Amino acid sequence: MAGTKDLLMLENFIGGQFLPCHSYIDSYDPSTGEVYCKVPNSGKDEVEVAVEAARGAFPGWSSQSPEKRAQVLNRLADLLEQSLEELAQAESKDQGKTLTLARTMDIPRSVQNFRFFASSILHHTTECTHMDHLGCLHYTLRTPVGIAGLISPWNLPLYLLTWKIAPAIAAGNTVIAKPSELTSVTAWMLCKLLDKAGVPPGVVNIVFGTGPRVGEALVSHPEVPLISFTGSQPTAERITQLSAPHCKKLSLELGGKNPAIIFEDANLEECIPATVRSSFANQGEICLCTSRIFVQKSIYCEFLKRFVEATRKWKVGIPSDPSASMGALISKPHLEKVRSYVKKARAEGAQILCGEGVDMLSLPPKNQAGYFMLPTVITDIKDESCCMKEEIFGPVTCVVPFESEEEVIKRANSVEYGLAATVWSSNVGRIHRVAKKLQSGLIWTNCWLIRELNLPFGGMKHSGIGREGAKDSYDFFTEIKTITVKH
Ligand SMILES: NC(=O)C1=CN([C@@H]2O[C@H](COP(=O)(O)OP(=O)(O)OC[C@H]3O[C@@H](n4cnc5c(N)ncnc54)[C@H](O)[C@@H]3O)[C@@H](O)[C@H]2O)C=CC1
Ligand SMILES: N/C(=C\C=C\C(=O)O)C(=O)O
Repeated sequence: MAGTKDLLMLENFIGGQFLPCHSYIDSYDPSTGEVYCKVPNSGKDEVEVAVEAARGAFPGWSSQSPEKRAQVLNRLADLLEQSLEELAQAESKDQGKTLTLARTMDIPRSVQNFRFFASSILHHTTECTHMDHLGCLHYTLRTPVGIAGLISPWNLPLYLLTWKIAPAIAAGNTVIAKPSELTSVTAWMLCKLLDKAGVPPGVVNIVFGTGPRVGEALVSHPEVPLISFTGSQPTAERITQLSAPHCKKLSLELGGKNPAIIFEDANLEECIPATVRSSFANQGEICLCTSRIFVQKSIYCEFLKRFVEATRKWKVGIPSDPSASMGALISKPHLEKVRSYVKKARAEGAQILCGEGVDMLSLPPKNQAGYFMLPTVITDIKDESCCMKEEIFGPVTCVVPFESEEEVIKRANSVEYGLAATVWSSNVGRIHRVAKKLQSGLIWTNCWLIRELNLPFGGMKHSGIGREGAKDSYDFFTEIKTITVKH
């Protein structure tokens, strides 16, 4: 292929084999804006081959014991852990995030995902009741669904792909996964470890390509009864439309417009660094990131001053820079989308206290075409502004004052999303009271992103349908039956 001599060429992984594709998509290094990889531009034909492989592998894999499947998942976790550095380097180059974050969050969590579900699959229980007067015993039984369709996004590529693959295969399903075309490399690297881990051919199949082309072929395939999706609401709507005629099980993990609520009795020494991190981690490209900060009026000025100071220390740098807190955004279109929100805020008369259009960003010459943006803090903005209502999914956060608990709960709940929130106060009664009233699926109090994988993860309202976690993912990736035995 012309001009591809130095490029990383990915291939689909189907039936335990790497298969070339008829055409390819350019994939960019976000820190330089240069094409460095070619991703298969798969379509219906590739999905058909993957379905055949997944169908063929299902009887053998689903009949393995949970213990046997757990052994395979643990071996895969070990192999991933042994390749941590290589995977971290690849993830950072592919997604634009700092190498430090890939090393300390993305890849370790990918390892944990396999170990966690290898353990949890051994501990599920079912239900049983007795009708002695009728001589009947009733019990429930869970069995794997079949071929699971998994579609994952570009912000936490391996972390979220494995968060779906692990529970799906632990429960005995076979899978066809489609990572984002923007970040396909670590999924491709995962495929290289499957055989050595003892994953039989056809159990895990990965088809690369765009959403509309290969994603829709997967979503609308009649032999794929289940779709687990993480990404944007518009795409979730499309997936819902396409899957409806087939009555498929859907898990939709979507976006957020997550509030941080900071009361006057908050510990600002802890709250400020944590809220800088929750606003700008991974370039603000995490569905759980804070993008609305409500500060009680009595401490608003002090908070704002210290928060802007701390934000200016959140260093934007090339991803390999160990001192960088933030790398490049995922793509040029996404960078322009995020920048457009700051422009709209400025046009509405809001104040941009730091970042985009205020401070200077200096980068080495070879990175000046990269998709970099400074962490940006907006104030004097109305709740009705698009910056306070819509998911920006970038390093932009808005800070506004509030007076009362009742007021801030109403304002925090006044958006379409309901995914995550943080509440900062030293009054434990208030913490519980506010958490109960917030329309969010996840509420962290006096902390952020401490993850308990055993408990439900997900949001309400336009943040999605369904939950993920030990029991929630098991329930999603299995069908339940109630069996009655008359004796
Ligand atoms: N909540 C979250 O975790 C994420 C939210 N987003 C939001 O979505 C916006 C757009 O980002 P995208 O990467 O375009 O998200 P997206 O939702 O379009 O992509 C997510 C995944 O869905 C696939 N996909 C896209 N269209 C599809 C279709 N018609 N059928 C089947 N699969 C399809 C993509 O190829 C990718 O694998 C972002 O600016 C951000 O606001 C993006 C990524 C993650
Ligand atoms: N779904 C997302 C993050 C999940 C984090 C976790 O499970 O710990 C996202 O950013 O889209």
